[in-house]
Amino acid sequence: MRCAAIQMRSGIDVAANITAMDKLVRDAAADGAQYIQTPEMTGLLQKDRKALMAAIKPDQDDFVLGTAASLAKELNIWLHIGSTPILLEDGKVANRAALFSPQGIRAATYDKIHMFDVDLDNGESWRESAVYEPGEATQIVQAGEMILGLAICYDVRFPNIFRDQALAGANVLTTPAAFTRQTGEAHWHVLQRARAIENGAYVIAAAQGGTHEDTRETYGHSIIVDPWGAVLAEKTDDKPGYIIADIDISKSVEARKKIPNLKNARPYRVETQHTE
Ligand SMILES: O=C(O)CNC(=O)[C@H](CS)NC(=O)CCC(=O)C(=O)O
Repeated sequence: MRCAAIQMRSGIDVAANITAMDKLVRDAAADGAQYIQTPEMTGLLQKDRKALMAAIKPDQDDFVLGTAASLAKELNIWLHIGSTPILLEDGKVANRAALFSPQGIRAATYDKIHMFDVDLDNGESWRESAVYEPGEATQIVQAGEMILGLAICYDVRFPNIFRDQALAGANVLTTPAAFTRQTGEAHWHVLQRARAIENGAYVIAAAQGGTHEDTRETYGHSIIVDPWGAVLAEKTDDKPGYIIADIDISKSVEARKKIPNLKNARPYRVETQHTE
């Protein structure tokens, strides 16, 4: 199955972001992609809370999700919105991913579980939990021959989610992202490849990249990793575009046969040693 990841530089104007997404999705579909993933916060990258709240809509009225449903149907593809901000009933916001089938039907919805509440040593300070309501369930879903595990960005640092998805049957893990430039340079490739290797699964990660209208800088480097940890495709910069690769699910079966660590896992205790 041909799979693509769209790299974007989403700004503060939802309509402009949708136009950018639409073009790149059409380009990747014309290149044969049957599954296309967009990055975290496809529809809006807006640091200013007031402006964010003024621009977002409830799920059923959201323009990105509406556009994605009709694009998926028109192009006959699986379209995975890596995430977009969605207004919830209590006035909070979900960092929400959604998968649409080639019939334009919503196949899965996932709200990011882990909030990026982090102070970086370059002075950047992030408090995702001040605005966003975390999700409480991880999701896996069949898409053609693939069984996708859904996750978002900072979730990639919590390996148990992916282990649980793999044990539940997932063979393609997804980590759409808006990684900071600083943490991306230090950790991005290792994290994505480690999740693939330790679970014998593909990893597809569409990324935001570059300097955005809201002034933040993201790392880019959208990537597709195979179940043996090899990088099948990588956007080696932070510019908008797409990457594409052929995914063969039997490679996941093969990797898990070579290294059966999912089967070899054992329960254990943690014992703390006290030395005088
Ligand atoms: O807040 C928004 O507008 C959109 N959300 C994000 O950009 C999120 C939360 S602030 N970013 C990350 O999770 C970066 C993780 C990361 O960079 C790392 O784990 O190193």
